[in-house]
Amino acid sequence: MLEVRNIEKAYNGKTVVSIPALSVATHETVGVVGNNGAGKTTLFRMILDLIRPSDGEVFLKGLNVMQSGAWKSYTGSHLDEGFLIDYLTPEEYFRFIGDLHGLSDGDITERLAPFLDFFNGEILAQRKYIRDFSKGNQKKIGVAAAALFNPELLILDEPFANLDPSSQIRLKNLLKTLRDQHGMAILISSHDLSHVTEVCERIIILEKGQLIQDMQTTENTLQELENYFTV
Ligand SMILES: Nc1ncnc2c1ncn2[C@@H]1O[C@H](COP(=O)(O)OP(=O)(O)OP(=O)(O)O)[C@@H](O)[C@H]1O
Repeated sequence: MLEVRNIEKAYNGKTVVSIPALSVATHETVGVVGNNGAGKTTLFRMILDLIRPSDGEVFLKGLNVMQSGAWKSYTGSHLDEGFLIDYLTPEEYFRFIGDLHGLSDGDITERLAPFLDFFNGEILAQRKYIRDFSKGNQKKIGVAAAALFNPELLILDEPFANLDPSSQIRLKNLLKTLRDQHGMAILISSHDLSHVTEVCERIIILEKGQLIQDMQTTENTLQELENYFTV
């Protein structure tokens, strides 16, 4: 599904990401963890062709993301609120995303149904523009929009951040459903070691832009990560 080859990103002569190789298989769920500034967002931005690598390439289904836009039809993503369209209501935004992917109004309603608990009655029918929602609720809108068209690959940057505990648990269960029922490949970064190990079958640790560890999740992984990050 995803292949990163010899990717490097440098700012002002300082390398912030340097990953010789990274692959994510179809249906695979991968969590990326690492301290502040480790390079998680920069990696995701290069995968989504939002910034150009200083060196190396990213391939989605064998096509270079810089040369082909084919990946956009099967990749859903939400990195930050910059992905949203501020002057739309959530309904208008979901309609916009739905139109891009050929979804009818009925499809959209159906696809949003599993998200209603997560929305907690605060997203739909609010007669409010996205810009007027709280950060947490903007995140909910972005995550739902990214998953709306059942993409084969879902990329989320810190999806649990800014969410209250109930919403975090609901999101964790939603992601598990997307993984188990739709076989979605998921790539998420998170500072929440517990949530990310529950959702992802594989965990990658980034440190100062380097891929330090790449492990299959087992019952011991959470403890191993906690040990790793205990300084
Ligand atoms: N546009 C930029 N110009 C200069 N440096 C940048 C730029 N974008 C990112 N960086 C630097 O690259 C490094 C990696 O940042 P990045 O945001 O990818 O880390 P992160 O792992 O997502 O961190 P966090 O957990 O804090 O969100 C940091 O040192 C950051 O300051």
